[in-house]
Amino acid sequence: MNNQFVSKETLNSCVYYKIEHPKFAATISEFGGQLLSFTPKDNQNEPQNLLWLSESSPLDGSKPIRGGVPLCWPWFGPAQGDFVGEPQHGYIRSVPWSLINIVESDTSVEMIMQPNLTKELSQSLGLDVQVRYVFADTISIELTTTNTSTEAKPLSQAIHTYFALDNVNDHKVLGLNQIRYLDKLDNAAEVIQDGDVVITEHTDRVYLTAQDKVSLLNGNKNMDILGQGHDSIVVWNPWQENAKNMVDFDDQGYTNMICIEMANTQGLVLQPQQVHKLVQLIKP
Ligand SMILES: O=P(O)(O)OC[C@H]1O[C@@H](O)[C@H](O)[C@@H](O)[C@@H]1O
Repeated sequence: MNNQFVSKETLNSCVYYKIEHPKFAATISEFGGQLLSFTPKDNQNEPQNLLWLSESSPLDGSKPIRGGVPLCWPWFGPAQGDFVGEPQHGYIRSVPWSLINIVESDTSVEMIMQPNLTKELSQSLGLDVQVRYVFADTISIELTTTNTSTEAKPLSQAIHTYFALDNVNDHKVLGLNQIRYLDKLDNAAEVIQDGDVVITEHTDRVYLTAQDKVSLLNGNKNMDILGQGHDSIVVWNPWQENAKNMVDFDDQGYTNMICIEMANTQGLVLQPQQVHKLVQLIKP
């Protein structure tokens, strides 16, 4: 590779892109096309990775990577209908990705990647996908889906970001007050959020909102999380017991993370040739 800021590296059978820019550092795993870390360098604050990555997650392609930003596509959660039995959260977090393009500048790095799905699978899905990352003093993640078939196709998906928290006992998600959510831990019962979201136990909720912003208060640091092209915002933390039961989730990891995911869970359908963009923009 002949780029100023991006290099391809291998560490213990994990192939990844290392981005070292004067203004930020980031890593993207080739497996899953998955952003693993992003650290702004702003001279004022101690550099801090904004993303959580489980230390006990294998990074060798043997299973999806637990942390960073998994991309869930073309469904979110368990497979449904014709696809029952296929992997939870779809295919693309479990295959290697190809790098299609890089554009570097003094202020940003843009990378476009595509999952290496077999021709048969792509044809049977009738959908095509690529991701466009733009790193600057913000992170933009844009997942673009095209219906390449001649039939309408259902699509569900998520940008499943694991945000790093200094301490789960000192955080708040702002902007979801009075929003209706489905509680996945109570048979998808509908509940109205009362006040800010503060996680104190196992939490798995699908907020039914296409609003374009929530904020994460992590101690005294505020981060805005903006979205486009979604119909839901998912909030997840497995808490102590479930973290322990997942071999790839550090036992204490639940004290330092929260997933806030821009998602489509409510029956999005793409018409033939229709192009859909799901975007998450993270502004520390
Ligand atoms: O263990 P996985 O497949 O990565 O999923 C993690 C979690 O992802 C969340 O987005 C889902 O709402 C949860 O139900 C799920 O448990």
